[in-house]
Amino acid sequence: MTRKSRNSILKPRKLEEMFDSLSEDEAETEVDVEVDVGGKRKRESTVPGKMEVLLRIRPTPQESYPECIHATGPNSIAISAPENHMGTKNAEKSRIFAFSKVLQAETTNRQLFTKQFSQRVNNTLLPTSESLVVFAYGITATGKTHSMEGTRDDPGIIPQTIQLLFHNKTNEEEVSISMYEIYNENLYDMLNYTAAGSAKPRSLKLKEDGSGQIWIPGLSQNLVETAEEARQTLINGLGYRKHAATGMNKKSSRSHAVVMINIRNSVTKEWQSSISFIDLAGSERQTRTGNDGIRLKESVAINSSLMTLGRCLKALRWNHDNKQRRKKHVPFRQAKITHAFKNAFLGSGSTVLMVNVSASARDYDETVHVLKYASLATALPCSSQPKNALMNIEPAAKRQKETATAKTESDSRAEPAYVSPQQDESELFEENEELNDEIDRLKSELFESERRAAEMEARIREEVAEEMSELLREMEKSYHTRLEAEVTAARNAASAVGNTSKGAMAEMKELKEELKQAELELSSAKGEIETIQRANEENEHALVDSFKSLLEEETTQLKANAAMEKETLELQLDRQRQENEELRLRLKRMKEATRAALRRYNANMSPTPLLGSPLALSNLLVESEKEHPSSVGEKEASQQQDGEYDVDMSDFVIKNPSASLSENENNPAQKENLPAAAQDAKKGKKKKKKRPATSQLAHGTPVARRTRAGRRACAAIENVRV
Ligand SMILES: Nc1ncnc2c1ncn2[C@@H]1O[C@H](COP(=O)(O)OP(=O)(O)OP(=O)(O)O)[C@@H](O)[C@H]1O
Repeated sequence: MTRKSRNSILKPRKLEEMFDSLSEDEAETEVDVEVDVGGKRKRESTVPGKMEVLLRIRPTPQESYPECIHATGPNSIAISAPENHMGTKNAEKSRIFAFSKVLQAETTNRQLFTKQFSQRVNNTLLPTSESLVVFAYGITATGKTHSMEGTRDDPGIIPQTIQLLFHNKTNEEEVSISMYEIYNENLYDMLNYTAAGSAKPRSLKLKEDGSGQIWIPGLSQNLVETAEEARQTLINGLGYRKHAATGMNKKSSRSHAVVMINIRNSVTKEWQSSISFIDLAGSERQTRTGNDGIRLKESVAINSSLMTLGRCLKALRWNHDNKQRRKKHVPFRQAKITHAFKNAFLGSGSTVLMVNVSASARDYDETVHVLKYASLATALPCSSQPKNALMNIEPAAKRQKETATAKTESDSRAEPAYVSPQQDESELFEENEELNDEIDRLKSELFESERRAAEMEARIREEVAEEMSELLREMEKSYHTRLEAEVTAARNAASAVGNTSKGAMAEMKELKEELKQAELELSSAKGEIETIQRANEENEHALVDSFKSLLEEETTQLKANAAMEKETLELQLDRQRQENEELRLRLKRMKEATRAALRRYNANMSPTPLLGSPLALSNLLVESEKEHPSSVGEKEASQQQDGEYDVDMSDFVIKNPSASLSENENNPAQKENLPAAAQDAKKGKKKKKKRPATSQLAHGTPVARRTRAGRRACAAIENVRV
């Protein structure tokens, strides 16, 4: 064993790598036929030999993975690497493999049996009596057991074989059944599982003699007379087979199961043929099955025995392809299953290798390896080995020979026996074979001890991991305990605080409620205010607008009015001015007339003093009026407005007033009759423009009032006053 492979066995995880490296070696040994690979011609192994290689594709379960296998003909398939597949050379992206027959996923067990096995089963009976070996080989969960055993509705190859055998066999033939499983490289009799009086399973050994005969001493053989009896025996035996659920198969076989149906002459009791069904355990990758512990140990045993099968096929193929060269040793003895069926691989009888595959791209890597192995087997030839060399049962002849050898040994103690050259050669061959066996046994032991070391390592790892997780669990537990204590303390403290502040909390709750309510109200009030504000703003705008327009209207109106009024007033003013002017002129004329009258008077020296006589004055006024007719009232009012009416009464005083006064003063009568106005005028010298004098004038003296003219004068004066 190479250093590389030893290391691989020591570390179970490396098994996948071993598997891979082996497959890469196989890729170099492809021969014989050119097939089309991705548009290029490439040599592929498709040579049909005695060994029939059937490819059965199982139906793809409902899953998201696409299919990577499709049939390219009745005898060939193409397998394509999934997109972005790592580690696939471009040339290998799509490969074609040829087989004796490709069975599509729709093929039932009945169709499989009828087309591929019924004739071969019949051939085991008289007169052909050719032994048959059927292997079911493939990765886990691809339908090996389904093909072999089947279901009630679709029985597998084994039950159908029994049915057919019992239907076709002659009375000269009788049938027996043997069953065993190879579990973790130990052989167990499935028809007699435990040793007598013990609960422990009984392990059996394989034996091989110089003639190439291989048998299992002590393996049970149950004679069955009917098909039903055979079926029942089968069911009982298979009940012992080890199964377990893995990440890839709910009921995965953990051992290689062998069912042998042996046919012998009912009279001579000589074995004539046998049919062996070998349901191999499926190869599996630990990364996908998730196996550990016992399952991992089983995986190691399954995979290493399947690797041995691969090596055997490889060596056989090399020997077949290199006939002129020294033959390579085929390591049949390195696994119980290859050793037990060594003769089947060497071409004795009829051998069928049924390769079960899944078309799912998920299984691409494993499927490619399986196809490479299977393609090696397609070219394996048949040989002229004895037909009955496959029965793993102790042959009667061998038993006789052993008895004879024991007798010879006891005789040899008496006298030395003659040894013929042929006998010598035969003994040498047997010795040689025994040595070879010993070498193989030692190799197996080495392999076994390496496997145990690997297991031990795995166990130690497991134990360390378990210890570590125990430690972690304890740490976690103590942490939890501390945490819980702290949480409890915190809770207690919180509840103490909570009790005291319960009232406050309730109050706070109420307040919060109130606050919430107030907030709600506030928000609704805000809303209302906003609505009102908006309405107000709108109203204000409308009011302002209407007020503006009103104002503008009124302003315009007022302006117009003012302008009109101004105009009117200006007109009035003008008229007034005119009138004033006229009055002034009239007054002037009156003054002048008065002066003239006074002058005339003075000049005439009239004995009746004019001054102070209202009658005289009014006469003068009437005269003046007659001369210059006008509306006196209005003009007087206008004069009063203009302040022009304030006539200086001194104008009406005589030129020499002192003289006049003194005259009057000197004349008491006259003095007595002196009108008040004159007296006031006298006083007026002192107090000019004194109203009472004018007023008195206006009211007139009782004398003045007695005449019409006087009254008119008084009224005129009154009007002027007003
Ligand atoms: N051709 C088929 N038709 C219907 N169901 C199938 C077919 N092949 C396989 N199956 C189903 O697939 C599942 C796995 O099949 P099976 O146990 O026979 O695989 P296996 O190759 O023997 O697996 P392992 O190597 O793990 O023992 C089973 O439930 C089986 O019924």
